[in-house]
Amino acid sequence: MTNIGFIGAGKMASAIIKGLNKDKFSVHISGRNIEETQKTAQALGVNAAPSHADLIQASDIIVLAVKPYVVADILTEHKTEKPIVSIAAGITLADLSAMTTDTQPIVRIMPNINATIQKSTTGIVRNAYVSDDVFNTVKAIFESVGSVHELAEKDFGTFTALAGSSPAYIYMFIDAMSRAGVLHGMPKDVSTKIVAETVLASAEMILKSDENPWTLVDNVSSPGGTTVAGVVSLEKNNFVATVIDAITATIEKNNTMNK
Ligand SMILES: NC(=O)C1=CN([C@@H]2O[C@H](COP(=O)(O)OP(=O)(O)OC[C@H]3O[C@@H](n4cnc5c(N)ncnc54)[C@H](O)[C@@H]3O)[C@@H](O)[C@H]2O)C=CC1
Ligand SMILES: O=C(O)[C@@H]1CCC=N1
Repeated sequence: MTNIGFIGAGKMASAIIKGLNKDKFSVHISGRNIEETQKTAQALGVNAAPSHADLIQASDIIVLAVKPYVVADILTEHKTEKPIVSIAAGITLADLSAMTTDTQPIVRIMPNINATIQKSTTGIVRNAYVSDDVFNTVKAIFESVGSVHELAEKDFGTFTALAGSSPAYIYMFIDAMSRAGVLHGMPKDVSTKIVAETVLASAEMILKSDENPWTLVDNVSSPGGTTVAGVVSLEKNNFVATVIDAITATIEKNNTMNK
């Protein structure tokens, strides 16, 4: 049984812990406040550690699941030779090394909120001090809440935009579509369900067919029909450039998070 300790038990840690196979992993959490941590531990069916030091002592692998600005404080105060996993946006392996030691085993992860339903799309990269065994265990943790993509660290910012943050943009798109349904007389809950089902199936089409997305757009667009009128309207309003700008803004923010 591998002992996994989560420092910080908020939205992401809770989502990941819910999906973890408790027959394979014994989970410990520590937070800012012991009463809160005990309540969360009880709700998740895991162990509450009285302090970060106790958690580090009890764990084989330590996952930092706190906001990025808290990471440095924790790593400065608590030294360990055990492998550290960070899910914090914008904090690089080099940043984490600078906060620990030159030889600290460190894995950098970017999951997404879909871990809540075991459908995270997760990025992973390790430094030179992480053994294959530890790397495979960390991969297994995140494979239990979705798919895992091994990446070069230079691509982490892009991955953060395309997978880590993008659920928010996709929710915005779904909400905008369903609001249009409301404008045209449909109840919000009905139109949201219709749009969400259509987004889900359209994404499945892209994954299952060999076609590129623009060919699929053409397949829906009948000559002189309804779809092409909407496609032209989206383009008049800079849909593609607007989306690309949002992804670029996300990457730029990622690159300056720890500066
Ligand atoms: N929310 C998301 O969709 C994603 C978040 N992330 C990353 O995950 C990390 C956590 O984010 P969330 O779970 O969304 O935030 P959250 O705010 O839900 O959770 C953070 C937790 O850390 C606790 N905390 C604060 N200071 C602490 C300390 N000194 N010691 C121990 N615990 C402390 C807070 O009480 C809270 O429970 C962030 O670094 C973020 O960049 C990564 C991918 C997706
Ligand atoms: O907004 C953030 O910084 C985090 C990282 C990816 C999703 N949420």
